[in-house]
Amino acid sequence: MAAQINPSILSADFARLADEAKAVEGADWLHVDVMDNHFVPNLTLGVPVVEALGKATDTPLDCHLMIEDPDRWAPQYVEAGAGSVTFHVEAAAAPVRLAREIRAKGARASMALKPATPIEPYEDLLPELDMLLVMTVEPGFGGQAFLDIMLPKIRRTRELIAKHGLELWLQVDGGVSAATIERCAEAGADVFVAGSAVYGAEDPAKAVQELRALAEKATGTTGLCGHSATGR
Ligand SMILES: O=C(CO)[C@@H](O)[C@H](O)COP(=O)(O)O
Ligand SMILES: [Co+2]
Repeated sequence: MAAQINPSILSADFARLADEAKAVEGADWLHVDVMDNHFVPNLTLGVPVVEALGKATDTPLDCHLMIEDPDRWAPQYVEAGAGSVTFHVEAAAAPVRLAREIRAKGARASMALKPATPIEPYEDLLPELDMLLVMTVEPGFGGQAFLDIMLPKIRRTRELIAKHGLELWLQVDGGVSAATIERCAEAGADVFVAGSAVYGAEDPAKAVQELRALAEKATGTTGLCGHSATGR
């Protein structure tokens, strides 16, 4: 499928969130980093802001929950209008039950792995998911350097997705820029979160197009992974 570029609102001006969301309306999804100051040492926004953002833009919301107890809170983000909800496996008490609940409520279910969390123990969970997020920085802050030691994990995850014949998107998040996106795409990622590389650019909408072009050039084609570019 075509590479998807999801600008992270974390790097936007929080005093002008609606305008910042509109500034990237050519993007595939708007990535919304929810942090609770417990799972990660940073605090951002919650359900009411997600609800307001959903009304401010036509771009679907990709909510990345860096919070404790996602089993309790994730369904509320679906109700608030998120089209995709990502929980961290390190924080979830019952990931399969949670993924099923997110799907049943009508959103795409996604699971994230911190850099030190391997994919192999979760191979059997993959059919329960619409997307797997491999973090390429330690979660908590935008603007960090890309961890290229995550590339083998991206490759391995893509292999497991292929082995099971799944239509699962593979997202990377953290330090994704014009300097790193091609390596991520070559390793098998097809959904790219970019915060500082988009909102730090003079023209954020143009930055989205440029990142997408680089990712697609790296894989040589659209439709490489043979799965749908639309929602579930
Ligand atoms: O989830 C996170 C950080 O924890 C990310 O979504 C960042 O917001 C990405 O920002 P950049 O690394 O692209 O600046
Ligand atoms: Co994120």
